[in-house]
Amino acid sequence: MRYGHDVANVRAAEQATMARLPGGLLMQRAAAALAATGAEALGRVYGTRVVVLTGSGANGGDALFAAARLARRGAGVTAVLITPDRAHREGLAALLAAGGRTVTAPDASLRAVASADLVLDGITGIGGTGGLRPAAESLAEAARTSDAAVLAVDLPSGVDADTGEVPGAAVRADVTVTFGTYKPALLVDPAAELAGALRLVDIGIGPDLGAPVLEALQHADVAALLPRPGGESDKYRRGVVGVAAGSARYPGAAVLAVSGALRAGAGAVRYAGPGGEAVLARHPEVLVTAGSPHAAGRVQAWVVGPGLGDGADARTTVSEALATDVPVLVDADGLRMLDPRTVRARTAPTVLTPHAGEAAALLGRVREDVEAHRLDSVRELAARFGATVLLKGSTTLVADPSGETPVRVNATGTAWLATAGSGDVLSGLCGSLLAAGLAPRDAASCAAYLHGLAARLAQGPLSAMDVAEAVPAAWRNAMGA
Ligand SMILES: NC(=O)C1=CN([C@@H]2O[C@H](COP(=O)(O)OP(=O)(O)OC[C@H]3O[C@@H](n4cnc5c(N)ncnc54)[C@H](O)[C@@H]3O)[C@@H](O)[C@H]2O)[C@@H](O)CC1
Ligand SMILES: [K+]
Repeated sequence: MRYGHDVANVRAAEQATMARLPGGLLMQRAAAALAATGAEALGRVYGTRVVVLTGSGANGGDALFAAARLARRGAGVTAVLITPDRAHREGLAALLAAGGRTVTAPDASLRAVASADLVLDGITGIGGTGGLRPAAESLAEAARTSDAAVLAVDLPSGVDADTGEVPGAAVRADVTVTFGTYKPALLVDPAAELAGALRLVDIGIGPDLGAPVLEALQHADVAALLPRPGGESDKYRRGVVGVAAGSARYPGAAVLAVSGALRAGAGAVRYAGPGGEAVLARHPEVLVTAGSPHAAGRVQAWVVGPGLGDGADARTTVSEALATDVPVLVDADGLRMLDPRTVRARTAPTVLTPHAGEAAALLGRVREDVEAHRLDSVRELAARFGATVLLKGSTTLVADPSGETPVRVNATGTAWLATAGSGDVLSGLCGSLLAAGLAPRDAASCAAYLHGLAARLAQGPLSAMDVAEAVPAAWRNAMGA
């Protein structure tokens, strides 16, 4: 598991660790790791040009000490002092002693950045608030357009560490070296997208860290959570999932949701709705009924919503599914028919899987607002509906209604998943895992993981059916088989 901790937690852990260690040791550990990563990016250190963007806090201190190490190995280092009278005193002294120089004039600073081989971004770390100030903004832009590798210290400056929001201008890094633990901004978009490759460095604060606010599953976590059929398995033990999706107008959604469900290990899939013929043509193993969920027979979880349209039948379908006492996943058209009171009153779990546009409609906001505040949006939706919410996107998030468990963030996604019908496959996948008995948060986060991994394994331009077909390979890959 990859964990993300908020700033308050990181600061408390740093204080507790520092109290046991000689002064300055944490910063030296951070600087050593930064210098090593910088040297790796440069290939050969001697004779290269390194520029340090230096803010007024300890983030700038890390960067200056790292730059001093590179200067001692023969790099020509220039520190751009954004607030010259407030630069980290000891860090600056170390750099000057190692032969580095400083610039403060805006023109000279921009020229230095433009001709650099490596830029160390030490403007702000976890102490940054409110996006970059104008002086720093032009430096960040110069770093972006130069040929230099950009190495962010702890976080790309300008992002909000706790939320992953990007309130104004920010640095775009090729690599971010972060200390002690991941910060939410490194895992959640839009900030995560600015961080480049991530490198986590152990500086010794681990034992003092409290509970994480974020978790990202890794292969081993998914392997431990996915169900494995045993000798005693029959179809009900493996889970029977009901799919109420598709309509005369959108039969394809039924086929795709069923495809996802079949490939996530369901013991059987029952389909209820007008798309039975299309489903059977592709998947003869499915038990179909033309009626509503009531008529479908026993299931252990329902997937309802994809391609239902918005007619009266669709409403009946959604309310019948919600009236059952098994887990229900609501997606797509089904999300437009949700009443928070009905969902909150359910005794079995409910999982909602909106994309940003659907989440915005549920929250009464605009899409851009949800995209800018993803963490906040997913938490608010989960609380409002008393449901587990999977907010789709480049960094998919899963939040539980209690608000007490860390939000799960999925890192396997790829831009190729932004293709029609891929969400229907995800619904089916997640429904199958719910039917198998996984807790809603585990089902949703494992489904997102497999879905993203399947798209990666399928490689390149792909259709939603390609994603479904690659799920067994993703499953084997996650299981290490
Ligand atoms: N406390 C410690 O022991 C350690 C701290 N570390 C580093 O220290 C950082 C945190 O240091 P600080 O708490 O000093 O905070 P930062 O260095 O992140 O930034 C705070 C400073 O930047 C200014 N500032 C805030 N927002 C700004 C903006 N948008 N534009 C320009 N300036 C802005 C503030 O006035 C303040 O002086 C971490 O991110 C990490 O890099 C590491 O050295 C590890 C050890
Ligand atoms: K930084």
